[in-house]
Parts: sequence; structure tokens; C-alpha cells
Amino acid sequence: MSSMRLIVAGAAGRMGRSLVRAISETDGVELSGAFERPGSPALGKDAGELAGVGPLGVAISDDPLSLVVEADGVLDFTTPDATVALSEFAAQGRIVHVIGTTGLDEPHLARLDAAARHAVVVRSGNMSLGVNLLAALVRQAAAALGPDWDIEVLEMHHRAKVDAPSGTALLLGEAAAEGRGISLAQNAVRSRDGHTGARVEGTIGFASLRGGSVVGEHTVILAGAGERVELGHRAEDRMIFARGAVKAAIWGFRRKPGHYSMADVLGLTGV
Ligand SMILES: NC(=O)C1=CN([C@@H]2O[C@H](COP(=O)(O)OP(=O)(O)OC[C@H]3O[C@@H](n4cnc5c(N)ncnc54)[C@H](OP(=O)(O)O)[C@@H]3O)[C@@H](O)[C@H]2O)C=CC1
Ligand SMILES: O=C(O)C1=N[C@H](C(=O)O)C[C@H](O)C1
Repeated sequence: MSSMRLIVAGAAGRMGRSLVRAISETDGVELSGAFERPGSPALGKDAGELAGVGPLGVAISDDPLSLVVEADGVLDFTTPDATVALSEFAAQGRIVHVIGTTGLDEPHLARLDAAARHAVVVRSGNMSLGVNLLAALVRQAAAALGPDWDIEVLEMHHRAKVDAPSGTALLLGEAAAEGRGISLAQNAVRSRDGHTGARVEGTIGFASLRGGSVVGEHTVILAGAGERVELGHRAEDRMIFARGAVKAAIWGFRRKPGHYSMADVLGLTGV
């Protein structure tokens, strides 16, 4: 049987290079293309050499559409605008679009929903098994503990991260809100500064730290009167996300179009 042909978007980026590595070490998939934004200094370079796995004979292009027509899936950890533009090409090509990009707002998500009528979109703020398991545990803890237990989500990432709260923090906040049976949008407190007044019961708070080379750390704190439960995850290597993304692409191959999550891929939706 022939391999699943995968493209990597943003192939010169931190995650792009990890994705090329993950593809090169996975049976049943092959790198059929790699691209960067027009003007990128990476254009023309070999994607395998950039990723440190040796030459793969795939030069970095700036023409995603010509790659999509020859591919079965695209792995995309770029920027919200790049992801939305790519979703239209993925829909035209009816291929699998695995989206790790974070910082998407409601208008971006609406466009991804439209693309998912034709493409298999698998999107998650975190593609690791550990974080998706953590989300299931947070949902259960939030359901078991009453609203007098305050929920706060703390995250730390490297100094180059551009969005806050992280996609993972929001995913964990959503899990807590689901457990509580409330809407995160209506109960999130995404930052605090100055004379904020006392904490409002039932809200879910977020705090973001940035510094150094931290790959990604998340703690969900459930604070009761006189005791605290802390559930957390520490990412030590970007390969956990890259391997998850490759797994998602394989899972999505020949599936019916739709907007899926990593919990669907991992069979964690009912947990
Ligand atoms: N869901 C998950 O499991 C994870 C998600 N992420 C998310 O992935 C995203 C990328 O993170 P990271 O790899 O650290 O970021 P980087 O900035 O290192 O990589 C992004 C790459 O995308 C490129 N790019 C920008 N615009 C385009 C475009 N129009 N077409 C093609 N390529 C483009 C950038 O190029 P240039 O620098 O030249 O602009 C860069 O090379 C972030 O949103 C991050 O939060 C990260 C890790 C895990
Ligand atoms: O930008 C990153 O690096 C990461 N982004 C994702 C997020 O926003 O949660 C996932 C991971 O934590 C690393």
C-alpha cells in the first residue's frame, strides 16, 4: 500500500522542523512537500536538512496550493491567518488538515468550520496524549467538586510564544467549564491587574508566564477552603506534539469531512 503523502506548513519553524522529523521516523507516511511564507529565508532549502534528519529531497516552497493537489494531508502549526488561508486550499483538495496553531478567534474558527464541510480538520491546542488525558481528568475533577472550589489555570512557555493564554490553557479551561456545566466564554477571567475586587465565585481564571526555553507547562489548580488539588503536565520535548499530529493525520485519512479534536483521535471523548 502506498504511503500517506503529508505536507508541512511553516516547515522552518520550531514545530515545523519537529513535524518533518516525526514524519521521517513514522512508517506509512512520507513528506511530499514543505512550505513557508513568501520571502522566508528558508525557501529552497531541503526540509530534512533544516530538521536535522539529513536531505529528504523536499525543497521548501512558497506555493501551498501546488503542494496540496499532490498530497493527502497537511500538518499546520503556523499563525491564525496562515491557517485560515490554508484551510481553503485543504478544502479544495479534500485532504486532511491537522491544525496545531493557537490564538485563533471566533471569526477564524467560523472559517475553519466552513472548510470542514469538505476537508477532514483535526484541531487541538495540544496534540500530546498527556494533555488530552489531563483534560479528561480536569473535567471529572471540576464535575466532582462544587462551585465553591475555585479553578485557576497557570501556564508557562518559552520567551518566543506570541499568544496568551496558551491554546492548552484554554483547552483545559474548556474541560473545567464542561465539568461544571457552564460556558467558559461567560466565566473566564483571562487577566488581572490593579484593583480587581474579590474573586467572583464560579469563574475560571488564567495566568500566563513567559521565559527562557520552556516547551510548555500547565497546572490546573482547584482551590477549596483549607485545601488545594493541582493537576498538571510538563512538556519536555516538542516531539510529543509532532508525533500526535502525525497520528491525527493517519487517523483522519479517508474519514468523512468534519471538524474533529485530538480527543476524537485518542478515543478520549467520553472519558
Ligand atoms: N497544538 C499543539 O500541540 C502545539 C501548538 N503550537 C502552536 O503552533 C504554532 C507555531 O509554533 P512554533 O512552531 O513555536 O512557532 P514558529 O514561529 O517557530 O513557527 C511558525 C512557522 O510558520 C511560518 N509561517 C508564518 N506565516 C506563514 C505562512 N503564511 N505560510 C507558511 N508558513 C508561515 C513562520 O515563518 P516566519 O517565522 O518566517 O514568520 C514560522 O517558520 C503556535 O500557534 C503555537 O502555539 C506549538 C506547539 C504545540
Ligand atoms: O507555542 C508553543 O510553544 C506551544 N503552544 C501550544 C499552546 O498554546 O498551548 C502547545 C504547547 O503548550 C506549546
